[in-house]
Amino acid sequence: MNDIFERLATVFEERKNADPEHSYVANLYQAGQDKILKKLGEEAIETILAAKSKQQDAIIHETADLWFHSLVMLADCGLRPEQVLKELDRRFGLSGLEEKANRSKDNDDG
Ligand SMILES: N=c1c2ncn([C@@H]3O[C@H](COP(=O)(O)OP(=O)(O)OP(=O)(O)O)[C@@H](O)[C@H]3O)c2ncn1[C@@H]1O[C@H](COP(=O)(O)O)[C@@H](O)[C@H]1O
Repeated sequence: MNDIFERLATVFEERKNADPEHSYVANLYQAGQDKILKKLGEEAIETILAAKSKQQDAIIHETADLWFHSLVMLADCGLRPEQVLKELDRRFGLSGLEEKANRSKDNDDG
């Protein structure tokens, strides 16, 4: 199950040469980055509304839509999901509060 991002990313690469009439992803590519980003924003809002509704099924559904459109955005930008997963892996164990404190210190130094 965990390789679903990779499998989707591979399909999304193939869709760069697909017919937009037969593929939603190819259709998004053809519509352009602004359309992809608009969908991403809409899905983010729908995910927030689902979370506020506290309906578990809706939260799962909307988060899947959000992740799906995030992956399309990455593919459109020429990035692979493993690059984002690698960054999360790098951050693993580093407290967000600690990272923020270091950031403020770096800014003060600079
Ligand atoms: N996981 C998904 C997936 N999740 C959501 N969606 C589509 O994303 C769209 C979500 O948009 P909305 O809910 O806003 O629905 P809408 O009102 O129809 O959208 P708009 O008219 O506003 O564009 C719907 O059309 C969904 O069908 C997805 N479409 C495709 N995939 C995966 O991507 C693969 C490639 O898809 P195609 O390129 O279409 O073959 C598929 O095999 C799937 O694995």
